Amino acid sequence: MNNWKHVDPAMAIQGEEVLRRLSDHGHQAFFVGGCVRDEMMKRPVMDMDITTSAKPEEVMALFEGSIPTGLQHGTVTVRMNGYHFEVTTFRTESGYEDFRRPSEVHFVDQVEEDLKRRDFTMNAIARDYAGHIIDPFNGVTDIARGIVRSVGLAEERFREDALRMLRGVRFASIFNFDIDSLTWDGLLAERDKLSHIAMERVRNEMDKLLSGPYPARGIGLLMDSELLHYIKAPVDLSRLDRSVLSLLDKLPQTTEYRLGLLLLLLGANSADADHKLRAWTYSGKVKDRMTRFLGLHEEVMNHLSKITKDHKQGLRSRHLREEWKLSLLKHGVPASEDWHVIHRLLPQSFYEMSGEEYLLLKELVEHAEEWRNEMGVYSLKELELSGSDLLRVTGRKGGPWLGETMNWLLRQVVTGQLVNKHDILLDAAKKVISDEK
Ligand SMILES: Nc1ccn([C@@H]2O[C@H](COP(=O)(O)OP(=O)(O)OP(=O)(O)O)[C@@H](O)[C@H]2O)c(=O)n1
Repeated sequence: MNNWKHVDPAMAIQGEEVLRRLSDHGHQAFFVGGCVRDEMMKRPVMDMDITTSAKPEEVMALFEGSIPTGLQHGTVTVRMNGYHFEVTTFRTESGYEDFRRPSEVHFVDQVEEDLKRRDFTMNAIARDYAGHIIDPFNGVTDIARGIVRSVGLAEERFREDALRMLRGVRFASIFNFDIDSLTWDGLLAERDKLSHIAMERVRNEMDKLLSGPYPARGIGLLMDSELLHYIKAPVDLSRLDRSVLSLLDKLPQTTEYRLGLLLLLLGANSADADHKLRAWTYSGKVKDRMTRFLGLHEEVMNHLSKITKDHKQGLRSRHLREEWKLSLLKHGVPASEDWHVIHRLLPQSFYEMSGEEYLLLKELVEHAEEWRNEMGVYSLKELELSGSDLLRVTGRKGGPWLGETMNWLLRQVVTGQLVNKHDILLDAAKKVISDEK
């Protein structure tokens, strides 16, 4: 059949082969969930989930090499010519004592029963091999109207898995949908249950929201609902200025830029960013990048105020340029890129600074890239003189003097006082060493 338009055609062929084999053996089988929703919305489909009347052991028997991913919940991962499909037996769920997962799962014979346990109407649509749609909760209409609506009673769906509240906000954000009013009321009534949800799952939703096309909408909904008060590492969004939220949508679509701006808007600082981001289960890489970005931001702000205080108009640009380059050595090029992309967008009202400082900031934003490129070298490794060269030529023993001298040379090269040539660096190094003696 392969009438999927937003799926890798080879994956669709293999997925349909799974459906065909199941139905040849007397089972019902459908595509379901995100793939059906995204195809309808003309969005790229990344994976295809399948729901079937076949029991997990029947699925395992039909597909050689399949993996029993979550047998107790009825899920088997079927491998088909290099593609993987999660195949789950029609089921109902009950006993959600922990607001996270069902304690009991019952396999059922009707796909409609299975669709009933799903979170939102747009995710409760099944599609068969021929492309026919089964849509008992009018998900197709809700998609067309742009509405996030829970299947049945919102309170029940959210008590079954409290993460669904954040999923609802995430869907409203990335699709720019409205949340149906009863679903919203249910969310407000059950929001405290979010405290039972692991931060990894919360962060995963936040990352998807932040890297989508309309993060400002999502953050606005989080502010309205106060959902983040109830997570394990609570965040107070009440201080956020809604008028600058729209800037989030203007940044390139990556979690890091948006997170960086959000941290700035929340008044975060480099000293406690690591600790806070750890509580959010962010990776070492993200923590490091955000801490450096905030560190650079703080340093630049200090420089602006110092330069306007200490230097006359005509000398300010030169100092600004030097300080920028030295800051880059400390915080790294990626931090400078983050800083530049974000500060290019921020309006004057964001900054609490004098007009003079703001003029200097504008100048930095204008020249940030040019000055960065001018540096030529960004680390000790790139100097034409190494620490071991220096030890050998001077015949001295290693010690703090070596690092100090090498870093001094790097600063001299970066600020244009010395040319990065072996002999020039060596002469300059010998001179400072003998001056210090
Ligand atoms: N808390 C959840 C998570 C998932 N589902 C159901 O399981 C399907 C598959 O879930 P998942 O793959 O996590 O999400 P998708 O809806 O496919 O969307 P995305 O991949 O964007 O998260 C969903 O469509 C929905 O029908 C649910 O009812 N409740």
